[in-house]
Amino acid sequence: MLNIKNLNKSYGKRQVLQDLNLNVDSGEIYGLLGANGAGKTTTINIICNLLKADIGDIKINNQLISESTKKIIGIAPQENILYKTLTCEENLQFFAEIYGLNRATVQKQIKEILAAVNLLDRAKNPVETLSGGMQRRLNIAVALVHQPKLVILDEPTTGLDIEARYEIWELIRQLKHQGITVLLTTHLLDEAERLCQKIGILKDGRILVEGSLAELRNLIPAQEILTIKTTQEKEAIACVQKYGFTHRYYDNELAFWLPESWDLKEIISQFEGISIDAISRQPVRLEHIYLEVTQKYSSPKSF
Ligand SMILES: Nc1ncnc2c1ncn2[C@@H]1O[C@H](COP(=O)(O)OP(=O)(O)OP(=O)(O)O)[C@@H](O)[C@H]1O
Repeated sequence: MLNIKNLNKSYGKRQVLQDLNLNVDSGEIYGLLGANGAGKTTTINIICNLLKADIGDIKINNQLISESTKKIIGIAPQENILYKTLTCEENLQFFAEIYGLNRATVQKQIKEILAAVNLLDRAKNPVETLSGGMQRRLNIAVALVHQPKLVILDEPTTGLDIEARYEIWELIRQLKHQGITVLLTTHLLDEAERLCQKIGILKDGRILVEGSLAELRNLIPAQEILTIKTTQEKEAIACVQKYGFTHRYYDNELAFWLPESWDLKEIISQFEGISIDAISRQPVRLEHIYLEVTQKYSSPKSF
């Protein structure tokens, strides 16, 4: 559906995209992850033909991007693009007209879109009277008004509470259900984990890895992550050295990659003589993969 090849972009002397390759298949939700300044918005602006790349090819449905591919794409930018004094319905009418859609014919469609984003009962309310979560949903509705095949959502849930986030996640799942392809940028790793069939991790303008969650999990050869709290970290590391467990610090806590599922008793027995305050195990999460790929985990301490 969307194929990006060797995309390069500089602002003056600063190169912000470097040979970026990215492939989104039709009907999937693709999560583009990256820290602030990684190049997500720049990539989106180039896909939407709002910004020119220096080098590189972008194809949507095998068509090079141009003014005409804009019709296939709907974008919900990071900052809401809504007119606060206009009602929900008026906002959608306004954007429909920008896309050259006829006001009379679009009326029924606007109702359907408002129903899809759960704002039908707010159709006549000015945007300024809606909650932050409702405004975000309307911002997504704007992206849907011309019935695009690819919807780009730039950090759709940033700053929202968990309930508002759940509503947007459900809406994104509905889009997929309708056969719409979604490209989503997010800082929230659990959001990507829950929603996305494919994930690309962007750092300094390059895609470091791309694949399904299962494929990315293979990057960490562990069944589980074992976290322990102890004042005897050095000794704890030495205890399991014979098994070759890799150790890491996640959020300042000592953790080990367990290559296979171990019985808890068996694990505890390995740390005999060590005073352990707490021990927990969890599956390998996107968080661990992200930190590994971007090399952002705290370095193993040297004692
Ligand atoms: N118009 C511009 N002129 C100069 N530099 C820019 C411009 N727009 C973006 N940049 C720089 O390009 C880099 C990538 O920015 P971009 O906004 O694409 O990142 P991002 O991944 O979307 O970040 P965020 O998550 O903070 O939105 C940053 O270093 C940014 O400062």
